[in-house]
Amino acid sequence: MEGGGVGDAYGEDRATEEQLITPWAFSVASGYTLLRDPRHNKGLAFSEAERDAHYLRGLLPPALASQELQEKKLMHNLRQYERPLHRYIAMMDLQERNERLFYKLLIDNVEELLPVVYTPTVGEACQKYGSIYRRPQGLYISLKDKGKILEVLKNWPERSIQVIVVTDGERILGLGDLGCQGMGIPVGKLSLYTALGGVRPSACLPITIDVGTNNEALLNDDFYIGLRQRRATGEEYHELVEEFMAAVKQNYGEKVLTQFEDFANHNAFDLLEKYRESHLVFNDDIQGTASVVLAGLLAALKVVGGTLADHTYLFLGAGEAGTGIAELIALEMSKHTGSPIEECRPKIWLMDSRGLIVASRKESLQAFKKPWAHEHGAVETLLEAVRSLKPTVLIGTSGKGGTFTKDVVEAMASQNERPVVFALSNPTSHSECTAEQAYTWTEGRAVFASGSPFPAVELDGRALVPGQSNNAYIFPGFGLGVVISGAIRVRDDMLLAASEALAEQVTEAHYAKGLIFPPFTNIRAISARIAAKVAAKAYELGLASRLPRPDDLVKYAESCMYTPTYRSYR
Ligand SMILES: NC(=O)C1=CN([C@@H]2O[C@H](COP(=O)(O)OP(=O)(O)OC[C@H]3O[C@@H](n4cnc5c(N)ncnc54)[C@H](OP(=O)(O)O)[C@@H]3O)[C@@H](O)[C@H]2O)C=CC1
Ligand SMILES: CC(=O)C(=O)O
Ligand SMILES: [Mg+2]
Repeated sequence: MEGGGVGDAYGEDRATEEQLITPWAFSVASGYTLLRDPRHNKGLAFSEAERDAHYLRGLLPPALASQELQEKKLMHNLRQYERPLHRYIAMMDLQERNERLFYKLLIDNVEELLPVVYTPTVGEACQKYGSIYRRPQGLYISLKDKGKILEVLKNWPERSIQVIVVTDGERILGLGDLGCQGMGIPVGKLSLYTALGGVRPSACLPITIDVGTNNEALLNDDFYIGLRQRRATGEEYHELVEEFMAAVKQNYGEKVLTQFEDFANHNAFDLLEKYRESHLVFNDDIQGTASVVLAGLLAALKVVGGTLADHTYLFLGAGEAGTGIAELIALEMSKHTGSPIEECRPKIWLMDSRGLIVASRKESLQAFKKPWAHEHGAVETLLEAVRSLKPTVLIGTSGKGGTFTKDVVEAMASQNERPVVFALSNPTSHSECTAEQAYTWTEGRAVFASGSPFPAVELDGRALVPGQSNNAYIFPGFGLGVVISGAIRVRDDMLLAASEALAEQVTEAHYAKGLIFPPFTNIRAISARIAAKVAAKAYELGLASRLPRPDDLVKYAESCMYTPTYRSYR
């Protein structure tokens, strides 16, 4: 190959493919580098003085544009895309280009953009992650890194990490095993930690542990970004996770919160059990979901009447979400009635892919299902179960769309004046039923919430507004509470505190509209209140290490929250 570019001092252009070169980078963000540093870039909002001081003259067109104007332009541009995936890509590009503007958009337009950066669109993005991949986001730890995970963590540019969201990609939403492409989930969840919970972006670390995938389509996809092998299991899997957990503690200390996300249930429960006493860990699918659904139920009681213990619950889906929610309901019931938890569980029934979980199946059940194996004859279908058990609350956590059929919902409506129906599976295509179905099949009497958002439904001249029962209401505030108190362990009482804090935010005006969750528009104030209650519980339990305890925890939480307005540079 002949020559390189003019002034090719380091030989990057001149080098042949076989020659090694050094990837030089500048260490001070100034001029051209500043414009390409997403954390500091302000685009056309750099002032004249900043353009002088930071060698930006000529690198930008002359016009100045405020952050508000930039926001207006970007929202206008985003709305031009008809396909949600294109909006997602545009948002990811913005995050890579100008972080503060990305968060300003997300915070100011949360109801509009949540479905773009989160469920449902993030699901499609993960399925197509290889094809839409541009620049790496987050940290990838694969089987190839065994023995070197601490070094890999040290490659991450930030030191003071407060929250890690980690997945192994085996159960991405209701979409199954997406292997390494599950990275979209930790990235999305952490963007909500910042936008909804105010945790600094630089303190957030998304991680994907790649142990392979059993998804044949991905293994045969030229664009797949992960290890091209079937999943490691057993000792090989657990050794890698163990090394990861040890490295996290060694590198970041005791107070980094590790959130397990979208692991398959055959690992999720064991990992939570194994690390809950030695690390600051939280499983969002088991615990975060439980906390948000309990909040929704506490609020729903105001509409349907009675106490938690007066109701009968039936779950379709007995995995992480289903059994996690069931256990927290039973715990709250037990606290309120003073009865042992074992006596509260019989009010709650769960079904899995083989039918109702009953005592005669106990021997063959996975450990997390056993507490729910009550005495009852075998029941195969959901309709039969609804007719036989007469639940007042029906909760879908099956990951299977359309399973709340017309017959099932009508049976709920015939047995209850105000049937509570939660279709929690994500993304939208996997929801057990739609909001429209729930309302039409119950003549508008259902108290309905779903995991992914549905628009309001017009029925007989009434606007019925469905709630979004998604752990996104809980984990950002919960994590903030953990961070501001310096809690070193997560306890169930902290989850109950989060549920109560969220349920308290539902006002009479919300109830009047049929809402059992407050709108997301006000989520930062809600998160601050959740954080305050969670922190208060951590102090009460002696688990908080940030001392002395601030008197006003709500004010303190608010004061700790990241705001995305541009800063001025000297
Ligand atoms: N709204 C929210 O905030 C959240 C929603 N979710 C959603 O919940 C869903 C489930 O997640 P998770 O609990 O972690 O998954 P799991 O894989 O742990 O559990 C799924 C459960 O559903 C059962 N199931 C599957 N198909 C059927 C069927 N046709 N009829 C009855 N039961 C069935 C499975 O049965 P078996 O055990 O026999 O295999 C299993 O018990 C996902 O779609 C996820 O997106 C999860 C977390 C939070
Ligand atoms: C919301 C969520 O955590 C899930 O669907 O897995
Ligand atoms: Mg999840």
